[in-house]
Amino acid sequence: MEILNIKDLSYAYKENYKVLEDINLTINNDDFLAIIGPNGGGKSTLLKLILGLLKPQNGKISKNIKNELIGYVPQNTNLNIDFPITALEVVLMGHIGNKKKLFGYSKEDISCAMHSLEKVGMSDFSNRRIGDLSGGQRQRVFIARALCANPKVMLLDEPTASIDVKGQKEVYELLKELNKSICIVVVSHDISVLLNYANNVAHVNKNLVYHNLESIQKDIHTVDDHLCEVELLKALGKTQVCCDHKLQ
Ligand SMILES: Nc1ncnc2c1ncn2[C@@H]1O[C@H](COP(=O)(O)OP(=O)(O)OP(=O)(O)O)[C@@H](O)[C@H]1O
Repeated sequence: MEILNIKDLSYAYKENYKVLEDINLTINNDDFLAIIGPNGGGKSTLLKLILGLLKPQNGKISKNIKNELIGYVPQNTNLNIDFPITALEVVLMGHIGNKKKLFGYSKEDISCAMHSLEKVGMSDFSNRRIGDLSGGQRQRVFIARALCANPKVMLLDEPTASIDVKGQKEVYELLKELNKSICIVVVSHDISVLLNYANNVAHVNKNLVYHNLESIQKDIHTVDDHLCEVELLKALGKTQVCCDHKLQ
C-alpha cells in the first residue's frame, strides 16, 4: 500500500538556490528505503519536508497516513547525554498519551514506554542513565521513543553515525525486525551496512535517483550475502557517495 507520494517537489532555503529539484518518490508501507548521497545533497531537507517541518515551494507531498503516525529519530540525538535522565524517561518523553498526571506519568504511559523498550531489547536497561549506555544501545532507546506513538513509518536521520560496526549491525537488525510491521526510511552514509538491509535506495544530490535494490542485487556479486560496496556503486552508476555535490 502506498503511504506517501512526492510529485515534482523542489525546495530552496534561499531564493534561486534550490537544494532539491523535481523530486519524485513513492514510499510503500513495507519499504525499507535507504536515502544516500553526498554531504549537503539535501537528504535531511527531504526528511523535514516529509515530516511537514518545511513546506515545499513547488510540487506536492501526498500522505495516506496522519502526521502523528510518522515516527522520527533525528540526527545528533547524542547531544546532552550528560543530562541525568534514565532510558525509561527518554522514552516517556516521546509518549503522546493524554493521561499525563500532574506529577510524572500515568501507569499506562510507563507500561507503554516499557513495551517500546522491550521491542528494542532494552527493557533491562530502563533505569540506566542514558549517558552510561553505548552508542548503539542509546540509539535503540531513541528508536523506542519514536515507537511510543505506534508509527506506520519511521524516518531515521544517520542513526548509526559514530557507532562502532557491531553497534551499527545491531541497530540495522532491529530496524529489519521493525520493518516486518512498519515502513523504515533511513538516511545514512554507512552504505555497505545499510544496503544489506534496504530493499530500495534513493540517491539524493539535489535530484533524486531511485533504485530497486533487489533487482540490482541479482546482478552483482555478493560474498556471504554481503554486498560489495564497489560493485554496488558501479551498479548505481556512482564512483562515490560523498563530496560530489554540484553547486548550482
Ligand atoms: N536551515 C537552513 N538554511 C539555509 N540552508 C540550509 C539550511 N539547512 C540546510 N541548508 C543547506 O541545504 C543544503 C542541503 O542540506 P541537508 O542538510 O539537507 O543535506 P544532507 O544531504 O542531509 O547533508 P549531510 O549528509 O551533510 O547531513 C546544504 O547546502 C545546506 O547547507
